[in-house]
Amino acid sequence: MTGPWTDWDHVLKVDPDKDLVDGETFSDVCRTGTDAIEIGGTLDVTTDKMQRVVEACSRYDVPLYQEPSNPGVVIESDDLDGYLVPTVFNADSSFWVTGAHKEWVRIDGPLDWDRTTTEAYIVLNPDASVAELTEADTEQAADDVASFAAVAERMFGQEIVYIEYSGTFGDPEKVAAAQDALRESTLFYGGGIGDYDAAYEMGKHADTVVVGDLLHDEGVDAVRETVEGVNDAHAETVAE
Ligand SMILES: CC(C)=CCC/C(C)=C/CC/C(C)=C/CC/C(C)=C/COP(=O)(O)OP(=O)(O)O
Ligand SMILES: O=P(O)(O)OC[C@@H](O)CO
Ligand SMILES: [Mg+2]
Repeated sequence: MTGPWTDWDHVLKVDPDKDLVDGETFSDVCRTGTDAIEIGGTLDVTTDKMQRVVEACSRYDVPLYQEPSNPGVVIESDDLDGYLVPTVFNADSSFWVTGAHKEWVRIDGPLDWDRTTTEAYIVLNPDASVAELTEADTEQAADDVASFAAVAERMFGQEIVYIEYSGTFGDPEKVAAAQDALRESTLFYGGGIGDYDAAYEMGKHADTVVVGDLLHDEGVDAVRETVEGVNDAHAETVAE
């Protein structure tokens, strides 16, 4: 398990359907100190909107990944480092686990397999669009979350396990439980990271902290603080 994400402390998720803060540019976005940019959102994403963000970020050094919410928004671009494709482990329907993926391969395959990796999502905020869309069973105790994480890694070989609280700050105990259950997979945490302290707290448990709405709501300076928060947490964890 040697994907570049094993070195990522922080990921910035840009929603192509949302604006940047007034006066900020993608040049600013690419210079927040984040380790990678994921481009994706659940609602109202189109290939045109995707393309615009990829083009705007392509001149900078930061790795760029598309996170498609359905096969219809996937774009082919040499500017992308790859595709991080969700599979929702606690979705109600198998469509969001393997069905959409099967359709993608049937229609567009063979894929660019070397640049395509799945993220094993465990969706825990019932109010998020992603939970509503996938009808995720978000009532999961810490031991359920830990068990999903172990299943994702040991049975399904997932390199990335993603605890998703999109829109709200999650339960650090559940993130810690997932981390305890994992041996090698990279644990992503995303949801409600709004400042240094929140990033620091989740950085104590997750390998990679994902920041989304903050970019669109508060801007790049606020994002830069979250980069510092997770980096400090990780520096201390290594020293301990
Ligand atoms: C097979 C392909 C190419 C795609 C299917 C991939 C799957 C299973 C998607 C289902 C889960 C999903 C919609 C993921 C999108 C990424 C995500 C969670 C973005 C955050 O979304 P929200 O923050 O909930 O939505 P908005 O910000 O758009 O309201
Ligand atoms: O937008 P926020 O709440 O930061 O969540 C980030 C990410 O996990 C969404 O998929
Ligand atoms: Mg969102």
